[in-house]
Amino acid sequence: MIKVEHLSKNFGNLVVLKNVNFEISEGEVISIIGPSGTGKSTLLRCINLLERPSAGSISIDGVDILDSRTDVPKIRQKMNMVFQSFNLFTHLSVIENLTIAPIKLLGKSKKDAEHKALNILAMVGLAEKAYNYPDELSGGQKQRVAIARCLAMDPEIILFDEPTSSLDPTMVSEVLSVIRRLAKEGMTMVIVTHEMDFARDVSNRVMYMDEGVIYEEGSPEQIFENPKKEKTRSFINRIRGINFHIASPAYDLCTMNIEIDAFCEKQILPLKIRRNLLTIFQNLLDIYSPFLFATHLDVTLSYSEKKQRVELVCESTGDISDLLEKNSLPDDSPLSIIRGLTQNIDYRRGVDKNTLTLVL
Ligand SMILES: Nc1ncnc2c1ncn2[C@@H]1O[C@H](COP(=O)(O)OP(=O)(O)OP(=O)(O)O)[C@@H](O)[C@H]1O
Repeated sequence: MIKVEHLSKNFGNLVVLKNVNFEISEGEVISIIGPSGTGKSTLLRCINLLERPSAGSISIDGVDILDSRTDVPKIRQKMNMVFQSFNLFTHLSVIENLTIAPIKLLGKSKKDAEHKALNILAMVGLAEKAYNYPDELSGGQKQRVAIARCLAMDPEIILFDEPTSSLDPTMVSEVLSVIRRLAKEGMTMVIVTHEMDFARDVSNRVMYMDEGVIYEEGSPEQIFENPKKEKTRSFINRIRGINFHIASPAYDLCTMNIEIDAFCEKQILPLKIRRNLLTIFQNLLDIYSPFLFATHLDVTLSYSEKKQRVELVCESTGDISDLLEKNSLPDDSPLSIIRGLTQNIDYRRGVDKNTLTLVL
């Protein structure tokens, strides 16, 4: 149905997509997951012709959509997109949002378009909001209207660009349940999402993107339970953990300790590990403190059930000397204390990022 071959996209010197290749068949639900800034949204925007690829080809049912003779509105009708920020017309009522394109682009009568719009609104649970304006709706309701507007065009494929990212957590499930229902009905969908549980249970196939390429793809079981490649594994482990972004020496250790405690409780980690983690964290911050005026520190704490191990990954920016190079230190120095409580420590200096990994 969709075939993407050797797709690349640059923004000036920034290479965002590098030789991306994949095919999607009718009825498939594909989730695209991966770290921020790896080109997931750009990939969807290229498929929907909102961005012009720098190289490669995209075809739908054998038709090359990058050909200059392509009827772009027709392609967008066939392959409609739902955005993170809803993109509703705020000056139009809900029902007008749903009927404007079918009337103007598909040539439907107002009566037919409204009849269909009301049916779709009932399907997404918003029939009683048909004559309200978007500003009178909650975020979750706005996103359901955006999905309904998409459906009003009878698309064959729907592209979702992080449909729940701008929603209050309480509203995420109402939107996901509409997408789940579409999946059950056999709609072909490509979903960029940070909702891992959702990606896992709604998709037939998961693509893990990293640094502009589809680094690994497979069934949800394979990607989430048994990823084959290192970066996928570390991403999956990381998302099972918690992250602290520390941007100044005035960090709130108390709150961090409470979160670490809650994490340990959730993962049912032994009390000893809990205590060791808190000690390690305190000493790590002592080590990094002198640098925190000039650098940022991201600490990710994760637990891999399979390997039965806790991992702390500290990523810092800026030029920090090798934190592990001092070999002879007093026993009570922060580094000695950390060494005594960990199985393994590794420090890597990169061009724009330094990574310290501790395994307990
Ligand atoms: N129009 C643009 N002009 C310049 N750079 C852009 C443009 N759109 C995206 N980028 C850059 O391309 C890179 C990939 O962005 P993209 O939004 O595709 O990533 P993503 O994987 O979807 O990230 P996230 O999960 O945070 O949404 C980023 O570095 C971003 O700043």
